[in-house]
Amino acid sequence: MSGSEHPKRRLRSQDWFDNPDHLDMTALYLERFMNYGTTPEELRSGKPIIGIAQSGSDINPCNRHHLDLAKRVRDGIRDAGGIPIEFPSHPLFENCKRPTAALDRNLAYLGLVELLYGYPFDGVVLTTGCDKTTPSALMAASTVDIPAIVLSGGPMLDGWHDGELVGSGTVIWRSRRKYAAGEITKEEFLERALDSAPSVGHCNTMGTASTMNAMAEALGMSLTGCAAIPGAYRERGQMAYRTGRRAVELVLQDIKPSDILTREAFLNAIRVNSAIGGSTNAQPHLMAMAKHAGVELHPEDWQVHGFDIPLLANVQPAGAYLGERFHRAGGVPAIMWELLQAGKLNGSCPTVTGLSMAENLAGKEAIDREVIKPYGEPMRERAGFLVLKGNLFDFAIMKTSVISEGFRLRYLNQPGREGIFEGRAIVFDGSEDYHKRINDPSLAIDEDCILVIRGAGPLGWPGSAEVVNMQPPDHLIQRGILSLPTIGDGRQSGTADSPSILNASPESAAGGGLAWIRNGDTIRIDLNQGRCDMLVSDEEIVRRKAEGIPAVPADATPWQMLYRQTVTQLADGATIKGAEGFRQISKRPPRHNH
Ligand SMILES: CC(C)(O)[C@@H](O)C(=O)O
Repeated sequence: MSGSEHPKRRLRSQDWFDNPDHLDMTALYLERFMNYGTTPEELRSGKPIIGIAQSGSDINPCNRHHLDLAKRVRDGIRDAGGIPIEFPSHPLFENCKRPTAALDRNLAYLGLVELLYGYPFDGVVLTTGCDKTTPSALMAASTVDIPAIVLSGGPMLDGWHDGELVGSGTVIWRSRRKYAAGEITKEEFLERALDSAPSVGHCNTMGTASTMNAMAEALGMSLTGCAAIPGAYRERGQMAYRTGRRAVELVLQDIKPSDILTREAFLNAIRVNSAIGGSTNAQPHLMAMAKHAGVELHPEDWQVHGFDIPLLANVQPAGAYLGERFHRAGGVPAIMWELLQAGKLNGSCPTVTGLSMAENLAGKEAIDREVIKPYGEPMRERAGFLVLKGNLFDFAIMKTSVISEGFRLRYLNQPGREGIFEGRAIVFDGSEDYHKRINDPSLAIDEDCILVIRGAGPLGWPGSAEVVNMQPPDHLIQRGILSLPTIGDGRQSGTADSPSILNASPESAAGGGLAWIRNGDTIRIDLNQGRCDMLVSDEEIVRRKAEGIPAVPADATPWQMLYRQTVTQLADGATIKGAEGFRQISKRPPRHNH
């Protein structure tokens, strides 16, 4: 339906710009927009006012090209009869923000809620890219619940080094192993990493950025095919234009996030995450988005709905290729098409296109079977996340699509003990401790050890850091042992190919079981039973509790203090306690400001 066919209704923005009961306020609201040439006629025309939540800036390089794309968004908004108003959102630069960008996701969420609620927006284009720009934007869109649509920035072009594909992040984790093995020099290490970033865009691997943009598309919150278009392709600008147009139509048709973000949409997203070999960071972010959307998502949903789904995308870190090939092969719609044919996707979910997901996917079969596999001939069967619990934590996940054959054989396929592994715990308090001691000979780390890191969760870090994919000591790498089992209350990069046990909740700093483990304890991992336990008696655990929770750094900024006072655990999405109680707040107009 085109915008002009739809009946007119009074818009939210008219409460600011065309309010006969508050002429003085309308005058105050209108006059300063004139400063950049906007006319009162436009603002009082009753045309939808569409915000463009601009996530690009010099300190958000993955999203920086949105500064240009916004021009095409504006064109689309204007052509569809709307008025664009662009504003900055809080930057989230994953690779650079210390102590971690995770700390800022809730800050960006809070900021965007205030902007969308407190200013005269009828709808919003959410520009996304780097990892947390997507969940923070969708969390805010749900809280406010005005018509919203995601415009992904897209991945960088494929990276090449010496004729070899080098993908964001993944090349760094692989190069540091090569460096530890003495196979490459320091300079080569840097060159390989720098060559992985050849253009505008976010990570070109199926890291957290590509994953979260795929999640937005799987949820029905972006136009079909939006997520995977590389940032530098002309199609990206065309997608920006179409997204701007569609934002206006969404307002005229009054289609809001609450119409789209249902439990079924979230279960679709979980399934898509397994099929793309997506990031483990999708777990807390989808949980957070669901909470703000008022949808009940359970930590077990990852295993119940996601584990049995096969890996279909041959994209790093679980596969071989990068973003350009994935897009050309058909991208997210081709993955969803496979799931739909296999009866593993709910096709009736509504989407921002105004059509159902199944209607969006018609004719979207993959065109490159080297990169997107048929459901019946996957890269790997049963490739979702395992959900584990035990006396070390109540919840943690393990990404099975990245378990290498060597790791599987050594740790998980011992005859008669398939899926069961016992090892000696080597415990690190934060990553400084890990870096200081991992090569310490007195720890005598061998292939029967399990590396444990704590103090890396939302409270401990603070913010929760991507540090659980710990590399074995150099002497093991030199012997060809490239990964040990690892466990932690932090996260790991979506670009990592480590079979870690992650996002353990409750974390050590909250008094979770990881606080009570000691160096040398035996840990038993039983994937068949979904358990992970330290083989330590209850009495001994009680005795250790008297020693107190391992120390974590003090608050360094005011936000760190507020964050720690309010944050939930990773199992619950690391959201702000109580914030999920604020929903659809645009139904209650804010008070005037004078
Ligand atoms: C590569 C990064 C920074 O670790 C992140 O973007 C991810 O994929 O998780």
